[in-house]
Amino acid sequence: MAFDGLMKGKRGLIMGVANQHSIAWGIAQALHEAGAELAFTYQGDVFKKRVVPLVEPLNPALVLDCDVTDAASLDATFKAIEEKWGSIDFVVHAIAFSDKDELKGRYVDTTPGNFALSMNISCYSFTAVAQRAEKLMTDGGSLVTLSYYGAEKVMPHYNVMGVAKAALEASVRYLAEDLGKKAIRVNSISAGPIKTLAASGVGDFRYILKWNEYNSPLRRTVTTQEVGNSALFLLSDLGKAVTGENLHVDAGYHAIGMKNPEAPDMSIAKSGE
Ligand SMILES: NC(=O)c1ccc[n+]([C@@H]2O[C@H](COP(=O)([O-])OP(=O)(O)OC[C@H]3O[C@@H](n4cnc5c(N)ncnc54)[C@H](O)[C@@H]3O)[C@@H](O)[C@H]2O)c1
Repeated sequence: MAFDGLMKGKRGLIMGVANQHSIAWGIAQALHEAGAELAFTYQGDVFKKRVVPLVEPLNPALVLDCDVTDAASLDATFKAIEEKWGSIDFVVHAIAFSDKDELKGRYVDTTPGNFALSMNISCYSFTAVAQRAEKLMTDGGSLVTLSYYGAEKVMPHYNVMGVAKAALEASVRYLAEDLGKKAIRVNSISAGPIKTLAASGVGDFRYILKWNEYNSPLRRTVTTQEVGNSALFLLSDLGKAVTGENLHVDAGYHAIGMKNPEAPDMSIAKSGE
């Protein structure tokens, strides 16, 4: 699907590409095809090796190391963007983390250390990014982050990440109010489950994928390209009147209240059918 020229003249930062399976990569491809000029951040040397060659064909203006737990690293990222472009039109925040050991079992057993870490990386970092982006969005702008339905309803194993995503979705609304006066829009995409590096940390993830495939109205899961096209809507002028929104890109799963009677038994799905 091509939206030639939709993003022509727009420049933005993509945070959160780890590899070709990343949701941020699907978003980057959609933006590139629509004519946007892109900068990227990756998390440390481990990801550098994979991310730098991956993004190369999109002719990135900058590819920077940025750890969102480090304020100096965030400052350096936005300083480099200011020096390169002077201003910025959009930022994509596709970053989350929690200790794998706490993405199984009971939420009630969450430790204070991992609660704080998960909240910092998966929620606060979006506000930290917005603080810095605001200064460079001199002609308005659009910020998009990624959430999941586990923010709204209990999902197996999602635990502290569900709490962090609920806080993230609330921050989207507060940021939308604060920044709206400057024509800066702030939205989240609640994506259906997709097999990525981050998702592999969630217990029984294959089962979650199958459940969504059997029970979503479209009877399938979603792709990173489809999330990318929805992000394109929010980041472009097509979404100019949309802010404070949580857009579900989940094949309709959020609209469903009960198992599809025709869906196979869960134990069959769990064994990998
Ligand atoms: N995959 C899914 O099923 C799904 C569904 C809904 C929402 N999401 C969300 O989408 C976003 C992207 O995840 P993904 O599934 O594409 O997985 P991914 O593993 O490809 O991306 C996660 C990214 O977070 C980055 N990250 C983690 N800690 C960081 C830190 N301290 N500093 C900088 N970067 C850091 C990683 O480097 C990685 O690039 C996340 O917010 C995730 O919660 C994923």
